[in-house]
Amino acid sequence: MDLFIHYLSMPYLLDGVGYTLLITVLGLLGGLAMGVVLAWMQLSRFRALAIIARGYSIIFRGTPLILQMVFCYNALPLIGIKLTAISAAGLALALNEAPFIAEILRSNVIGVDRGQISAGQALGMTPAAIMRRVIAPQAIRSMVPALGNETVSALKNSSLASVVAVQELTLRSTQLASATFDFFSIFFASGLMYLVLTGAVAVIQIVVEMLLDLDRPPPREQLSRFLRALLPGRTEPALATAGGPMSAPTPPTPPDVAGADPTETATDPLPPASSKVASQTAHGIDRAARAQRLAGNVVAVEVRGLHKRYGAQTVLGGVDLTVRTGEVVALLGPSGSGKSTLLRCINRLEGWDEGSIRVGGQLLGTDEAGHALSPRATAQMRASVGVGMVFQQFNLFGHLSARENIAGPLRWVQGLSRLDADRRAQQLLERVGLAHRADALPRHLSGGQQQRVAIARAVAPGPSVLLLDEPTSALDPELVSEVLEVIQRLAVEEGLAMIISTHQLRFAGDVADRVVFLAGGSIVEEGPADQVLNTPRHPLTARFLSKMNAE
Ligand SMILES: Nc1ncnc2c1ncn2[C@@H]1O[C@H](COP(=O)(O)OP(=O)(O)OP(=O)(O)O)[C@@H](O)[C@H]1O
Repeated sequence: MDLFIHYLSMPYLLDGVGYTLLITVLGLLGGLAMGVVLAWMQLSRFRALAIIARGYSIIFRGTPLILQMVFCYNALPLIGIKLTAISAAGLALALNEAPFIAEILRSNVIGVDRGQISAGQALGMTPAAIMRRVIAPQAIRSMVPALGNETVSALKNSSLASVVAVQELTLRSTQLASATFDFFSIFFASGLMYLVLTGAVAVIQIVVEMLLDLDRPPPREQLSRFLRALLPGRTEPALATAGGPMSAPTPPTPPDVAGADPTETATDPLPPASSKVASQTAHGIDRAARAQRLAGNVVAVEVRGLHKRYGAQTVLGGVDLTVRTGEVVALLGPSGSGKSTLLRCINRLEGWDEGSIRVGGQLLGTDEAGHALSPRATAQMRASVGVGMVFQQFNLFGHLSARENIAGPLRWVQGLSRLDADRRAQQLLERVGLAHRADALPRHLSGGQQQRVAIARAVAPGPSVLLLDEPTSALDPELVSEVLEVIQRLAVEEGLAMIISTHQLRFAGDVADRVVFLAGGSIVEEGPADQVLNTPRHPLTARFLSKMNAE
């Protein structure tokens, strides 16, 4: 036992631990840097880069690290690269770690919900901003366990550096044992040293995971809980309500039970479903007056001869559509008729094969000659022409609170200060009746609440055109009306051009100025909402409406 303790504190072995750590750090940092490049190459649009990265992975994952160490130390000098034993071992470990780390990075990046990326694009975020603000924060959270494993494996693999005579822990233990024949105590002591190192990695991993845990209460709340535990007699400690103005009215009920949230009902500023707003637009005379006014407005969206194919399938076969400022157009049609594709083309989330689309008089995503602009230029154009989009699946940024989902893009794209962005976000959350849930993460909100936040986010930059892609189809029936009311209110108050793909006929009748019926990728009928919905002229429209009414 004395010998064992003696070896544990022996400077000769402790120096070996230092070399072990040095090679591990060199290998991990180098591997991380190369891994980022390899992952980027594999995700690149350029096939050649992806193929080179794959080739590298196959070679360095498929050959033993010990050979790579010997190669770096003995073969590189033949081409004029002479490295010290430590540098050669560090380089070999980095070359070996890189493809594994690249795979971790790549799989976590592609694991981020594509819908959130579409939402970022629709908000006018550049690819770099989407990577930094949406993908990286979520990917980093999910890759921590795998990176922890990789660190432990690099630490153990560093022992192979002994083949190029690096004086790391394993080599020194072996040398010491050969000299003293005290194998048991020495290897037990060095084994314990490795355990301490890998244990430290495990602790660091746990701490990092805890710090990145989105469900972890903020530090002030943690302190408050701690104080409460210390002072069991006090039910209302001083810090219990110190979460800022937004946390004060948070209701005690579970966050995802929207209908049971008493605060929401109390603060919801929206009118009931059959409000004055709806009945005004439902009167023929109002509609006629409104139609006359709208006819004089400038054109907000102009689609001409739009053709879109997916492989051999023609999804849009020559669509022409003009929408004026302030006009609300409901896009109806059977499933697969091309409604979502048309909306995604309008803000250039999809490219197309023929035709042109102008938003606010400007071509979006192409120059006047029809050449596609870079993703970055397209993003900037989306933001400048002002076209917002609301998605069927909400597509809120999962790692950000409701307020930050709205305020973040205002800072990153529109360049607002934090204060102004937060103020605007707060105003919009109040308008959609969710001010009291500003600090909630999307996963703690009901579907209807998430969609209301998504609507607030889309209108936050003040777009001139709002596209809504079946905004209620992913909602439970009891949550549909709360979202429809928000949209109805926007339609009346904001003066936006709105194109709404929907299966809600009653809602289309209440809110839309015009109904456009799409079938098989073509507009087969369009006209004033009451006319198309009450007296359809085309048999396909009539059949669709009667089927929908029967459901
Ligand atoms: N990325 C894609 N790749 C291949 N085909 C696609 C793609 N996106 C859509 N499609 C096809 O295009 C057609 C139109 O799809 P789209 O989503 O626009 O229809 P929709 O009218 O919005 O339908 P729904 O009401 O069910 O949402 C469908 O046949 C669909 O399978």
